[in-house]
Amino acid sequence: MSTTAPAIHAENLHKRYRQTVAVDDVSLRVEEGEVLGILGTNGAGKTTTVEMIAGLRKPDSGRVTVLGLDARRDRARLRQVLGVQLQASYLHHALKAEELVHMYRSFYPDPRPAAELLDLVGLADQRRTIFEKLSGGQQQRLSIALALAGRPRVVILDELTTGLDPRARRQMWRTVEQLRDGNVTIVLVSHAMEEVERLCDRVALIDRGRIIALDTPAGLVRQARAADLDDAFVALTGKELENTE
Ligand SMILES: Nc1ncnc2c1ncn2[C@@H]1O[C@H](COP(=O)(O)OP(=O)(O)OP(=O)(O)O)[C@@H](O)[C@H]1O
Repeated sequence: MSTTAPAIHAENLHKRYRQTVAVDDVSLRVEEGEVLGILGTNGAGKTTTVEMIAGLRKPDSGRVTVLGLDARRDRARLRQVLGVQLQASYLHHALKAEELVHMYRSFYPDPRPAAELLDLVGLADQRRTIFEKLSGGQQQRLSIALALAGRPRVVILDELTTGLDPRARRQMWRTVEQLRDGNVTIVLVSHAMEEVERLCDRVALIDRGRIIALDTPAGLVRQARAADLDDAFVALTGKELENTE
């Protein structure tokens, strides 16, 4: 194990919603520059986990630090180094794409240029379109651009490419690869095995709120004595991974 401080350190996270235990003792270390995938069936606890890592949801118990900042106590400083792909529904629907980009850029001291952000996600031609007139995939791509506005050192992407067409998906993968080349730490919640195998250094399998395996994609396949990551997922969780693309 590395002796330097991890980019993300989650310790013993628990979260319950009334009767539902959503996250049950999750601990994770993500090293700087690493791409960690989180795979699990619907309702496994992936979003709740990454929301707690981002400081957006308070754990019942446990603690998260990101680049040494406490995810709850140091939220203002955390915002400056962390980019989160938010659900599109949180965004102001009457603003144009470029207005949303300008608004997000204004939160940071040294933001990426607006044109670069729009180009990065292939939305230069839609810059004057108001958010609610963008297609679902375009809205999702815009939310990724907004997550990158402040040149974050850590990025959380919750379902990066779900619902995107193949061309847009490959474009998002190239964007993640560029971030990885720039030593950005990335947590990627995904349902797509191809995406995880291509982009992730390690993968956490989450089932019923617990991490049941955490290894490289090849390591998971070996651990499960499986033919590929799809089979490994079934062998380790006893479940099929539903394809929501
Ligand atoms: N705000 C909430 N109130 C009550 N229950 C919730 C809430 N958010 C999530 N849950 C429940 O907690 C469990 C974990 O949900 P979570 O969204 O973290 O899972 P997920 O792995 O991200 O699922 P999906 O792949 O469907 O997005 C589920 O049983 C879900 O129904």
